[in-house]
Amino acid sequence: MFLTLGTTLTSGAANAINMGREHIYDGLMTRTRARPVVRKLITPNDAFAFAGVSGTLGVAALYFGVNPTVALLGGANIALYSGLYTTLKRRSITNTWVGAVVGAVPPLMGWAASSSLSDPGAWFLAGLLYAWQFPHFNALSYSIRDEYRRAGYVMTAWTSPALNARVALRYSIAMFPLCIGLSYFGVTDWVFALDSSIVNGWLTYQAYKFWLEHRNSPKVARHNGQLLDPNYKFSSSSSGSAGSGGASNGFARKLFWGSVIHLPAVLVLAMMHKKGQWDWLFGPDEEEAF
Ligand SMILES: CC(C)=CCC/C(C)=C/CC/C(C)=C/COP(=O)(O)OP(=O)(O)O
Repeated sequence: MFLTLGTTLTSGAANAINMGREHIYDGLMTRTRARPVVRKLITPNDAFAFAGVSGTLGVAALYFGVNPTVALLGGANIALYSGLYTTLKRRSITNTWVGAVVGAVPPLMGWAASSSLSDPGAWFLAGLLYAWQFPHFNALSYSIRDEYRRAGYVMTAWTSPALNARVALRYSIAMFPLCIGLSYFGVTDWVFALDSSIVNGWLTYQAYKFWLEHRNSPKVARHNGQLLDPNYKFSSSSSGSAGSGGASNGFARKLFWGSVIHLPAVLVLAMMHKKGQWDWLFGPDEEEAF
């Protein structure tokens, strides 16, 4: 209970600081313009005050109700998200790699609540959450790349659509060995290695189509968002057929929705195939029985 409460409160704090810091740019994007600070329902200082209370209560709940390691991870993740990641979003495409670490920390917190982080299984689980964010976010940000660019966010989706698609494909493929690693290190049984590969294969196929569509797209800007060709013509809308990569959003949308289905599917399979889950029915492995 304290783990869920503390993680929710620390996550709420991180999001509140992010919204307090980005309200001007959030107002420039369709996806984020309905947020409370943008609509002036609350001020940025209200958001920061909320974050202070929520973050303090969250870290305290994790420290006293769970353990100091989990509290440290929760507190550090607030700083990583609302400090480093939020700042980098407007400076460099490396923001996405930092943001992926933020998304990978909650499973580590869950693991550290009951087991040691020296178990490789913890890192394979966090690695899975890290990797998943690339097909998910790169597909999402490609569909709305012009909004990101106009709001001043330096995202691979518009600076280099080819790299954006390549990275999405690369991390989709990485999810095969990450899932197999969960079987190898005894987090799940070996059936998970098989059925997770079917789901990973499906996502990788979507990522492959996305990559095929964009692999020859020109690089538009440097990593810091500086335009390589000042006369480069951007599309006037963020949807439809013409964009920074000169291609439609068809495969980006498919990959995005594929990733939305993929993560719960893989996690449900991992729970179903948790090591020892079916021992009551089939009995323990012979090796373990002796
Ligand atoms: C325990 C703890 C502190 C957990 C933190 C969980 C958390 C906030 C994960 C967010 C991961 C992430 C990079 C989201 C994108 O943010 P964005 O800024 O790109 O999203 P936006 O464009 O919607 O603002």
